[in-house]
Amino acid sequence: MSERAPLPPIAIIGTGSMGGAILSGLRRPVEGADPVPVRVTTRSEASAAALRAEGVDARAIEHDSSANAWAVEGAGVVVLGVKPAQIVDVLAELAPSLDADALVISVAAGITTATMEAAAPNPVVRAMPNTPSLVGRGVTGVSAGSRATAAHLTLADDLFRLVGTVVELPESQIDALSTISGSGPAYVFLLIEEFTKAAQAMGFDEDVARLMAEQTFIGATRLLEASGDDPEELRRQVTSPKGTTERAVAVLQGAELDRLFARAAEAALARARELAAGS
Ligand SMILES: NC(=O)C1=CN([C@@H]2O[C@H](COP(=O)(O)OP(=O)(O)OC[C@H]3O[C@@H](n4cnc5c(N)ncnc54)[C@H](OP(=O)(O)O)[C@@H]3O)[C@@H](O)[C@H]2O)C=CC1
Ligand SMILES: O=C(O)[C@@H]1CCC=N1
Repeated sequence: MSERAPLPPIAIIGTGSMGGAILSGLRRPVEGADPVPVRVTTRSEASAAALRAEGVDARAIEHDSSANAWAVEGAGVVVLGVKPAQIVDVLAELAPSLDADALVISVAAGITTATMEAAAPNPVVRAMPNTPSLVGRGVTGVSAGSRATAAHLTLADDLFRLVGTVVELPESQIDALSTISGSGPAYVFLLIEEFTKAAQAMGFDEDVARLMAEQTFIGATRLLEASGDDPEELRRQVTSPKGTTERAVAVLQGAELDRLFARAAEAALARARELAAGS
């Protein structure tokens, strides 16, 4: 993440949670490297104005119906950060304005490269990032479409490496990756919410409950990273034989936490297939 490969001008079409996270990585200053020229668009003028206030070259289609065409003019990479249901229409609308060799990268859940290839003649890469990209700790899966060359895939890798770790994988696995790392931050935040509620039920004020829950998650993940140990070993170190943790872990395992996570991932996968089918 410290070095930046030279990137061509980039357009981000749809700069909300995910597009904005990618934008933040592109804008992070890198010593000795020129800033990457980036143009971005949003639907509403309010969102574009907020980005412009941060120094971003942003336009809104609400204010300027040619904003998306403006953004892709001269861009070597066009990132589609709109909702899955909008991808085909937005891409078809953009097609006449795209440079012939511009790489189109979609981050939309469920939408296949074949679907995108039918909407525009350009090479496409499908990517599935996650929101920790905002702090440079994302995980992004990438798959090349049939027209994308090895150089296109490298370009996509270089872009997403700016915001974290990249995993290249066959497209048949990208929905499955989405159920783990794409949606995963939501599972973690849900656990922290529930952990906080459990602390409140023990009589702690909300502030103290949040502090305990959040700092325990942050501390545990830092320990995992710093130690290099398996989570199972780190759990064993907390779980004294015949101690208190042992009882709590038995309750969680008794509730079939493993099956619950498998069911959650299956539900996300089923939804990705619905999105692919256009529903
Ligand atoms: N959120 C996540 O964790 C992840 C999301 N994704 C994918 O990212 C995509 C976006 O999701 P997310 O960022 O959560 O959604 P958001 O609603 O936060 O962002 C969507 C953005 O698209 C803009 N927009 C809507 N219509 C247009 C248009 N016609 N032209 C240009 N911009 C437009 C919106 O503008 P405005 O702000 O004005 O409404 C907004 O900036 C989805 O396809 C999703 O599957 C992938 C991985 C993770
Ligand atoms: O919930 C969604 O559909 C998107 C894709 C993965 C994370 N957020």
